[in-house]
Amino acid sequence: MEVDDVSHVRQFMELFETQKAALQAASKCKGKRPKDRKSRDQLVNEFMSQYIATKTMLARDKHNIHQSFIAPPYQPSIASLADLKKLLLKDLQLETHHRGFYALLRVRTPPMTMTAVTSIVEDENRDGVKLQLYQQQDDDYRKGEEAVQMNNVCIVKEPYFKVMSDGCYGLRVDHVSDIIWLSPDDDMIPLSWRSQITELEKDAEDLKVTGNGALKAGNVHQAVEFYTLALQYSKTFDESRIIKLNRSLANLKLGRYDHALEDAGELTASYQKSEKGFYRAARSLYELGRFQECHDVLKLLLAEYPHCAEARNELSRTEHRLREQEHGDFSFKTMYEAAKKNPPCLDCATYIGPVSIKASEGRGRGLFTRKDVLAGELLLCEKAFAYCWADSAEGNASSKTSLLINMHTNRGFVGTQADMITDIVQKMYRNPSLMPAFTSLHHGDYKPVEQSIVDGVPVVDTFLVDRTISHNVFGCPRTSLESHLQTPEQEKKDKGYHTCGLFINASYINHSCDSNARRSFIGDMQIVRASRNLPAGTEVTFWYHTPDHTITYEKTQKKLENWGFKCTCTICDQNKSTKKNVKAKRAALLQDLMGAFKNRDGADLAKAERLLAAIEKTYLVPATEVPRLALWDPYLLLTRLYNSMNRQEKAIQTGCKVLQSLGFVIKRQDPSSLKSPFEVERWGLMRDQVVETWVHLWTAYAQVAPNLCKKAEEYAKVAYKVCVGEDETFELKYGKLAHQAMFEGVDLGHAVQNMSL
Ligand SMILES: C[S@@+](CC[C@H](N)C(=O)[O-])C[C@H]1O[C@@H](n2cnc3c(N)ncnc32)[C@H](O)[C@@H]1O
Repeated sequence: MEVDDVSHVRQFMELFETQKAALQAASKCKGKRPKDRKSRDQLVNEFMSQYIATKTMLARDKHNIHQSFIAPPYQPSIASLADLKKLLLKDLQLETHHRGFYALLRVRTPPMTMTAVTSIVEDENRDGVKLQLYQQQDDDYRKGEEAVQMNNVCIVKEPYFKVMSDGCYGLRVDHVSDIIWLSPDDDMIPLSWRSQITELEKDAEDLKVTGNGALKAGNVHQAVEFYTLALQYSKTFDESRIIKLNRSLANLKLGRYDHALEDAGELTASYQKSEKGFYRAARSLYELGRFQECHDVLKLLLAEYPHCAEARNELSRTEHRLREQEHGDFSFKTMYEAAKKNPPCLDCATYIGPVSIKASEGRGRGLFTRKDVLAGELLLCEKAFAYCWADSAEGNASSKTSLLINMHTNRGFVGTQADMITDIVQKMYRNPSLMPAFTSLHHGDYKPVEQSIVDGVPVVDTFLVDRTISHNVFGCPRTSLESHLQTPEQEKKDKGYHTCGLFINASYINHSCDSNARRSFIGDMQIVRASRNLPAGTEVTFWYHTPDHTITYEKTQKKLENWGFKCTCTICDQNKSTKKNVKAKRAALLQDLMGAFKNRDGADLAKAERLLAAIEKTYLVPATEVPRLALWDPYLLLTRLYNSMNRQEKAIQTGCKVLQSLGFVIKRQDPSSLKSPFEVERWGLMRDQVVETWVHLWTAYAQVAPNLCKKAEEYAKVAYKVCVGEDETFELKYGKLAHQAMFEGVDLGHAVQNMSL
């Protein structure tokens, strides 16, 4: 939704065809055992020269947009290691997933990281092969390449042997759960590969101290390995307790909150008096978004240790989260402040308003109102499950923007989706408790495996993650206020957002061009508000792509093809059924209309109105049933002009026409008079310009019917809240301009178009 989809861009299609041809050529070798395999030493030598060249190239070429190819999907291994048989490299067959087997491999080179972490590995026969690992984490505490160190030993479950893009033969591992790194004392490691573990190393205290050193030095993952080893050799309850406490801290730092909680959580039962245990359990619960449990643990902690200042701070933070989660009580001002930093990730909870997930006929599941809701009401204010920031600052080396190409679905996106796949894979791998919420999301026709844990390890399917993202990802502006204030030129330039977010609850909202809700963003928070009054039981919809009257029915559907459905809303239905000659007539009238506005001696307003009346006649169905998308924009132009000419009555007339074209029904006490008190009986399509329209009405009424100002202002605020997410900043943005227009003669239309943050 509003991402930069380049699937139909020529360069992308060419790239795609080249890759497809390479895949087809490779598939011809399926099942063959290559006879021209290079020796291990030859592979190592070639790799090392490439390694040096690539390092130099990467240092020079930081700013290029990288390409990421999603290979044809295959399932992760769900076999227990005990049920797999060992396989030697010489037995590998090309383009084959060796189901029922595993390979035991030792690393022979340093790792090279591009989109995958690559190195040369050997088996016990001293045969070598290239190993490519995808979706490896790349964060502050452990680079993906850290595991791939010289002499480390791993098991690749059900290995996939293939011809790589450089023509070499190699093993490709897309699923993080398909690779198991063995600890140095693992019995599976052949004796000839095993470094001797000394008696000293078998001492729990020594291992713990070494773990502490690693933790202090920032080698957090290594610290976890030492603590885990220490626990194996620990003989006393108290010793294990300390080691677990330390491992809990290390896991917290690694973002492995489930594990951190498991170690620290035990402390709430068996080590009732452990301050650190309580604290680390609370921290883990906070990061997992389990704020009520976090609150309860902090209360227990403070009952035992009333002077713990850190716990008091945490408690106050958690109480804020609970107010957000339970009552939708958000401080938007604080959120804007936090959204100024990079990346704009906010410390906020998710609020689920009066909505719930239910079956939606013909559309899978959808989000429905649980009670009557008014336009502007908050339905969701949701923290992203995953959020990948694309720093658009010129030449920024940390920008994660790449071209993601899915060879199976024929789709290409520019943005941060490739990183989002890794982020989500890693998040679930580290925190299996978070898996069900994500794996329940819509993923088209992809058939995932049913097991989620094998040998105690979570099974994470990279291809399921990719398909789920492609159906549910949102392109995100830093804030919707920022994009609301864009000039029309900037708006035209922006094809789609490169920053993207995944929001579990908002993902259940189905599309309609004639939608009744709108989403907005403040950093990694998505705000969904009703844009119409919705009776209980109404399905909430928003548009995946903004409806556009200038494109054909076929093009509209093409824009939605990624989601695998055809939109059958009233706007699309009418677009489809309107006869070609009617469309041609409408287009010709619109062309004349543009001419009337661009008249050299100033706009010919009378002609413009005549033409607009003629265009209205080309619609056979009332705007209340099907919004008239070609009309609101020119009527808004007229409203701006009339207001700037101090022809307020005309501005009110045309302003109301803007709203009527969008499907609004405005009920007046005296239907024959535009100066009669009114109210919105039915809200129409909520385009951003609805806010400006109401502000025009507000300022125009100030001159001709001041008693109606308040109402127009109130509606402007509701529209603003729906479009931007909140109305705390309304006064600063529009309120000020409206006053300047009313009392200082400022041209409102001009001022609105030149507003900035
Ligand atoms: C973001 S998900 C929305 C939730 C989804 N319906 C579910 O069951 O989880 C997008 C998918 O919903 C379905 N969908 C959304 N809007 C639709 C519509 N107007 N008509 C039919 N299917 C729709 C499509 O299958 C689409 O790929």
